[in-house]
Order: sequence, then structure tokens, then C-alpha cells
Amino acid sequence: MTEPAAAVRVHDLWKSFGRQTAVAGIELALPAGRFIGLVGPNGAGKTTTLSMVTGLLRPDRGTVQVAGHDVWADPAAVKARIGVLPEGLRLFERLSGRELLGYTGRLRGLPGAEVDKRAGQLLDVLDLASAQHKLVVDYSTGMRKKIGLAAALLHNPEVLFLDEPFEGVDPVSAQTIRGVLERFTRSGATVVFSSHVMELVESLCDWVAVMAAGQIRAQGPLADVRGSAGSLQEAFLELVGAQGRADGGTLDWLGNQPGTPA
Ligand SMILES: Nc1ncnc2c1ncn2[C@@H]1O[C@H](COP(=O)(O)OP(=O)(O)OP(=O)(O)O)[C@@H](O)[C@H]1O
Repeated sequence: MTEPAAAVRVHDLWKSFGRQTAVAGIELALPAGRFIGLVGPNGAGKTTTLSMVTGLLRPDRGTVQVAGHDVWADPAAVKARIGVLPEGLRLFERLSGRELLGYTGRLRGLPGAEVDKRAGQLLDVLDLASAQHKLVVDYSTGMRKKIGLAAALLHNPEVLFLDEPFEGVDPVSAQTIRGVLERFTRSGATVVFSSHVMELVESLCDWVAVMAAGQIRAQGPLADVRGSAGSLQEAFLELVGAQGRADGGTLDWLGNQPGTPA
């Protein structure tokens, strides 16, 4: 059987900040056409990995291929094929949502009429049509995520990378984003997103990579990574070795109010 095409291939990838090793020689092969979750505790190295994979941060060592092109040898080819919603995303805030999409689409080299059509459709689907003429600086967190997502999707990328796309997003907007992403992967495109929220990853993703302390602890189809554990959350705690700390451990002073029987 031939191997399925990989959307992302990472080989021996390293990154340190001073004496802190953020990413320690990881290997990843993320299959195309899947909804992929990159999960890990705070400081695991997820953002650093996604930044290197999307060409925003130069690795100390190692190679990354996205959609068959080397990110650092052929950055233009990769950037034409990917969409990115980075963490703490910076947008051109003095533009309205509609203007931001118009500008992004033209930067991507799309014809004006096509940009207008796609922008209108994305604004509708993401429930931003009524706010399209408002400046982005006045958008709420959830609205910023949605306009960022629209900008990342406008050129119909092959692979979409999202760093914590649901953080600070209310359940209604989360459902809207989810619907758009599911439709996108059904069409054969790949979504790679990072999250701490295991239930979300479990309900959305069919493929997962678990990261801790700069290393990949497991990767594969969701059912394989979950294994015999009851949930992805349980499998995750086992993989990152966090079970012992789950009950607060040594915080014996916490909650013991004076006069309350122990
Ligand atoms: N620019 C930087 N300078 C110094 N250290 C950094 C920098 N960026 C990341 N680090 C360190 O690298 C490690 C990995 O950080 P990273 O942000 O990649 O983790 P993460 O898995 O995305 O965490 P979180 O889920 O909390 O966002 C952390 O120890 C962090 O302090």
C-alpha cells in the first residue's frame, strides 16, 4: 500500500531560546485531508513548532515540508498554499473587517471581483456581515478570531494552521468556526490546530499529535493515541506524566479556614 500524502513533514526540528530548549528534535508526518490537533500542556512547544512550520520562525536545525515544498528553501511556494491564524494575531486594526479582507485578498494576488465575492460569503458565513464596516480595533476577541480566520481562508489554502482558534470565543462563534473548518476538511484540505482543550480536540479531530517538553510523545489517528484510555484527556495525562499533580498535591493549606474542622 502506498503511504498517504503528507500535508506536513518535519524532520529533526530544533529550537532553543537561550538555554531554554523549546523544541527538541521532533519528527512529524501529518496526513493530508485530516483535521489534526496538536495538543500539549503550557510551554510544551506548540506555538514554537507551528511558527517554524509556517515559516515565521527559523529553526536552529531540521527540515519542514508543507504541501510538498520545503518551508525554508522555497518559502513563497509554501506561503501560497497555506493559511495561518497565529496566536495573539496582529491585524491591520485601522481597517474595517471588509477592508481587511479586500487588502488580504489583493496581497494574495486574487482578482478584485473574486476577492469581493469571497469576502462577502465569508463575512456572511462567519456572522460578521453586520460588523463588516466597523474597524477591526473595535472587534471583540471572538470577532477578531473570525476575521483572522476569514483572512486565512480567502485564498483557499491547502493547509490551514490555527494556534488556539477557540480561545476567548463564545460557544455560538465556536460552533460557527467549527462548521467552516469541517466543511473545509471535507473538501480535502488539511487543518492543523493547537489546543489545550481535550474535549474539543476529541470531538473535532481525527488525527492527533501530543507534545510535551519540546518532544512529540505520540502521534496518529485519534483512536490509536487514545488507546485503551477512557478519553483523550486520560491518555494525554498519562502521556505527559501529569496524573500525580491532578489533585493539587502538596497544597494542604489551601481551603483550611480557621475554625473549620479538618
Ligand atoms: N521568544 C521566546 N523567547 C524565550 N523563550 C521562549 C520564546 N518563545 C517560547 N519560549 C519558551 O519556549 C517554550 C515553549 O513555548 P511555546 O510558546 O512554544 O509553548 P506552547 O506549547 O505554545 O505553550 P502555551 O500552550 O502555553 O501557549 C516555553 O518554555 C517558552 O517559555
